[in-house]
Amino acid sequence: QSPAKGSPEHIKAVTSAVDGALIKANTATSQDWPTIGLDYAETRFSKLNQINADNVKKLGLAWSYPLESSRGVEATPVVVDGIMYQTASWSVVHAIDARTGKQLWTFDPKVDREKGYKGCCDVVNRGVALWKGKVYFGAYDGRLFALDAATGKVVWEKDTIASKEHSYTITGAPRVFNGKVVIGNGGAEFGARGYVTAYDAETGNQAWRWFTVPGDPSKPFEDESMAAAAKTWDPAGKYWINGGGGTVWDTITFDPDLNLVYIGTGNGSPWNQKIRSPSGGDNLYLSSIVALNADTGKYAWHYQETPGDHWDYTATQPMILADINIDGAPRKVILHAPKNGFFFVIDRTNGKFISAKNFVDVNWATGYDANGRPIEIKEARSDEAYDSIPGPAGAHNWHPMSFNPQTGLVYIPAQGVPTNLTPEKTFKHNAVEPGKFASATGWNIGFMLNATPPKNPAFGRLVAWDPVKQKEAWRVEHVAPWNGGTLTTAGNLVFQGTADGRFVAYNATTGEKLWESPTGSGVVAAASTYMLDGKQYVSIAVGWGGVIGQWIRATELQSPGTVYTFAIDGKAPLPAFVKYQTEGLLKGVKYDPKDIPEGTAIYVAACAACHSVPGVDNGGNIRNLGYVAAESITNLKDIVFNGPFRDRGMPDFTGKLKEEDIPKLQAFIQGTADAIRPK
Ligand SMILES: O=C(O)c1cc(C(=O)O)c2c(n1)C(=O)C(=O)c1cc(C(=O)O)[nH]c1-2
Ligand SMILES: [Ca+2]
Repeated sequence: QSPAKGSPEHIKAVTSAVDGALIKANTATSQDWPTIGLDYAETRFSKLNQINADNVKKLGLAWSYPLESSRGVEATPVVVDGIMYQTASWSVVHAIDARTGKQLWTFDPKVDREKGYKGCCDVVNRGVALWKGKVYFGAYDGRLFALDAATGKVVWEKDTIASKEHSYTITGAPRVFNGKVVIGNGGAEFGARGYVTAYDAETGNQAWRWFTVPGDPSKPFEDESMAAAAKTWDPAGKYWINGGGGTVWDTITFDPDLNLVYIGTGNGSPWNQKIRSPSGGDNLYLSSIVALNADTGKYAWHYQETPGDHWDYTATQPMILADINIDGAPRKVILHAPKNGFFFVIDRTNGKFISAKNFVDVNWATGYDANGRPIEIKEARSDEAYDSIPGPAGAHNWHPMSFNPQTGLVYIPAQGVPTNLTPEKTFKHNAVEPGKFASATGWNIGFMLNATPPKNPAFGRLVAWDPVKQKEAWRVEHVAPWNGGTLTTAGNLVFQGTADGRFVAYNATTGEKLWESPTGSGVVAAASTYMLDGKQYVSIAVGWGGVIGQWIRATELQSPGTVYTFAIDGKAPLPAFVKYQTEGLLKGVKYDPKDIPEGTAIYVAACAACHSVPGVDNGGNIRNLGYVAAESITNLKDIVFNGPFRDRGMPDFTGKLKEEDIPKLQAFIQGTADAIRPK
């Protein structure tokens, strides 16, 4: 007799079977969704077609599940044989019965809620990896966990942080293959040196580590790839103090055919190359795709998408492995749409450039030459303020794209978040403090507090891109940037959640909208789909947040994190939605206008990272202080000191701010609200 569905014995049996063979076999059927990207190729293309362009209008809610989180939710639901694993903010893991939406277990790694400021971009997590009865995930504070998939009990945990001098976090999902679990780290907005580490999946013992950028050149290099890279950096910039950057904070892709791991590396630290490496240079291996031997972690090849990064142009965006015909010949390629706005096709056997074409307007390069070098526009490296397009939020951020081999199209969550970059005159290495955003940029950033606001419009767009023709096939304009990742299916569908709180199905060939459901909050994650008892389901985890979602929102609804699962003729009622609380523009806090200049400086250093500029927007998932009740600002002292809201992520500023700073902050916050109040 087989154990009851959802019992620990059943979960153990089901998840113990998850290994490379299962992931490959599932690629042929798409019954389950065993890794965040569906398969090793990360196509996010499901072969299921029970739900299709003809019947998708009958889609209804099958169940919803509360994630009990109020910050960003970025993970794709992973599903095997009716068991779903999902992460929420603060790296909390949920095991859910995928038939009913009932909770099986949860695990909270208990990340210190006061340490939210250690990362740039919200206390998010992009999901789990499943392997032989264990669930792997990274906690925001840098610990890697292996949990018993049946019970949620810890099997092992490992601190992955190489140096406590830098501000490392984990937001990405681990990648598991051949008994190894690989994870990277975030932190290059605060000074960090990127690396990836492989651990033995059974024991947690370290198998290998590869740094992405060279360390202090007066010390021995870790390997030949670091010695080679150091030649492309100017030691006058003392880049190693600030880590150099190149963090691997999202994509880690395994290629079973070539036994390679592809990592996407991040931006430089500091961003501003004139500080980091004053005489220029490519600064390897920033903003690159790097292939490593999967067994040893040894460098195999690299392709650098943005040589000498200057604009936070990370290459960490999810990759898709595809075998496609180019000029009549089959090629093994990587498809990639990094922040810098170009769509890349790279030969993954050797890292050779095949083609690149901009998928949005860009103003830093006119294109790529035959050798795969960008043809830069000179002003993009000028010493003047510059509206870089794309801005540091990227033309495409971490929100996963998908590739449908039937249409031949890649579905990219593209965007424009205009940002002005003005060189910072007073850069200090490693000035990481609570609330100080991007202390390792070397720019004054125009969406924060800066005299130079950007002039270009913001946009959000679903782009269907033909990677062979390097050409857009169709597009859908959204109301705002920062929309969800995409899922595509053999039912000729593309699913995407939106910043304004909808989950939408489009015709994959034409882009025609076929169906939508409200989601009660902006969506940033990507959906997954699976088959259970002969019935196809589509699941999306909703929770507004991530770097842009911390500061702005595009719907008046801001419901807590929820997993929604849809099926044909689903009849479950949507849960009650929650409206964003705003007290209107702040009024009535007493202040002395003479305190505003000093208050501005303190606010920039201590508050702006999370609370943005008062009155800029009325807030994302962290309250904008221009739109709170006057008492909150009048009683600011009681909130800033002794940490009463620690559990919500508000650090205790005792010893970091002084009592006499409080009236200055009040002057800045109320003064800004008064300045923008319509006359
Ligand atoms: O340089 C880094 O180490 C790093 C880390 C992260 C992160 O870990 O979330 C992001 C970024 N950079 C980044 O540039 C970025 O735009 C970004 C967006 C998000 C997000 O989750 O919304 N994370 C990150
Ligand atoms: Ca970054």
